[in-house]
Amino acid sequence: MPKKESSILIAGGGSTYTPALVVMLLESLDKLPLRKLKLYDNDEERQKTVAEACKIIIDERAPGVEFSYTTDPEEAFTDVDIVMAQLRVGKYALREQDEKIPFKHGVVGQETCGPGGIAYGLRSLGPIIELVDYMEKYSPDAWMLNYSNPAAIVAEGTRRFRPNSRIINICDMPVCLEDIMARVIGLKDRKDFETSYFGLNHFGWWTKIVDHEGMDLMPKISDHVKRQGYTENTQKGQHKEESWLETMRAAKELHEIEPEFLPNTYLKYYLMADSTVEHANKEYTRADEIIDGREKDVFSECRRITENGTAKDTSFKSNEHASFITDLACALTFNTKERMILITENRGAIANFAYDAMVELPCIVGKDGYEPISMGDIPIFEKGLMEQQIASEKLAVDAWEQGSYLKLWQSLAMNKTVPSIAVAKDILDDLILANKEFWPELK
Ligand SMILES: NC(=O)c1ccc[n+]([C@@H]2O[C@H](COP(=O)([O-])OP(=O)(O)OC[C@H]3O[C@@H](n4cnc5c(N)ncnc54)[C@H](O)[C@@H]3O)[C@@H](O)[C@H]2O)c1
Ligand SMILES: O=P(O)(O)OC[C@H]1O[C@H](O[C@H]2[C@H](O)[C@@H](O)[C@@H](O)O[C@@H]2CO)[C@H](O)[C@@H](O)[C@@H]1O
Ligand SMILES: [Mn+2]
Repeated sequence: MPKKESSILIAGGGSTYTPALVVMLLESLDKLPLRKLKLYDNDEERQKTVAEACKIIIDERAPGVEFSYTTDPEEAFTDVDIVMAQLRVGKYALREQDEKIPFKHGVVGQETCGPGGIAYGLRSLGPIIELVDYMEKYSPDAWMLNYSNPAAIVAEGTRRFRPNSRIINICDMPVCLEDIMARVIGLKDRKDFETSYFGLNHFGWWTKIVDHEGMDLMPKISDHVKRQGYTENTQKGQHKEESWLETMRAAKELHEIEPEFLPNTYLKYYLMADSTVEHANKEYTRADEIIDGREKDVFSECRRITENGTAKDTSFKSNEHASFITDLACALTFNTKERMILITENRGAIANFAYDAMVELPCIVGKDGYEPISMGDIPIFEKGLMEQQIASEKLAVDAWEQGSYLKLWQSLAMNKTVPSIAVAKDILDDLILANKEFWPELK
């Protein structure tokens, strides 16, 4: 019986992640055969630059795959099995505001955490729900694998407003860190062990890591993190920029405050907010680094490929980001029952945490979707932190749904990164001005 050939749509085709994802999909045709690959974006020029390069890559490596790109939703979403969504609503210009406005008020400025993440969330909710509606209208049996951030707030929004939709919200930070954990103890990669993990998106901990013979690997990994965080003594896989290295080093302190578990690096923005603000370059943030780095590099490589008419010497290569979403597509298509960390409605999987919270847990994935693994009770330290954070996230979605200034003020004031209601209000008023093209009117 020949394997099913899938039709995949990348929504946010102009994304800096699209070329590496296309390369990954072409390298994975044996386990995920494709008949069709489409790109969709609402920025025609941006997408065209990426798409024309991808067309050459596909023509050279897999001419049998039908490729097209469009800004028309009906053309994009018709006859699709899997939608891989990676929108950045407001693009990097607004990410820069998300980061610089909080810093102006002495608060952590970050893409998905704190006030920046809340602002980003209010931009993203409408467009992601719009993608879900397009999928349900034109390809109702398809699955949407959503990378679009901020995944925590987007996930709360799709749970609340599209509860029966076939969307799975995902994050590649856990797999990135698991690959680092594997390498620092001499294993090939994260698939050499099985992990237990709990938290919210960008706000979680590993509780157990065992190899396939059941041997506990936590002590060895913990010793490494106690010495040097998640930094590695090789160049392989290591994020090159200093800002990422600083993040990897911070895991050392995050592990001291919770020595029983291993931390997700994002906890530093909540538990080390003071040093994060102190060390930040508030005039040149992560958004600037990417505008001058990844975004510039990806688009110049796309233009180079198109000018040369060949991608035979391209620098584009697959990565963890691409491998994770491809594995997820395989699990859904071929019922592989792979264990993967996903963002899922809790429904008692964490016994002493809100039933309707969107949490991040290991799940078993098959053709009918996914089942979270039960984690039982979590300790009071993590539970308390998560309750404050989930309240901030839920209030942000309330604010978007109700057009409520007060609820958004409460969401900011609730967030562990914000010191007072006065600072929350000052940040909010600046964010309203920066986001007037994207947010609902707040009263
Ligand atoms: N979940 C994760 O762990 C994870 C990991 C990496 C990246 N991401 C997310 O992936 C997304 C893409 O990142 P990037 O750096 O490639 O961004 P990017 O700005 O390079 O690309 C995003 C694309 O989305 C398009 N877009 C924006 N709004 C749209 C809309 N309403 N309809 C259709 N298209 C729209 C833009 O035009 C752009 O081409 C971001 O949300 C980023 O945070 C998530
Ligand atoms: O600052 P950025 O845009 O470089 O990264 C922000 C994203 O960071 C995480 O994704 C990492 C991923 O974990 C790692 O494996 C590798 O692929 O780099 C990615 C992007 O640098 C995080 O999970 C995302 O939500 C962030 O958007
Ligand atoms: Mn993430």
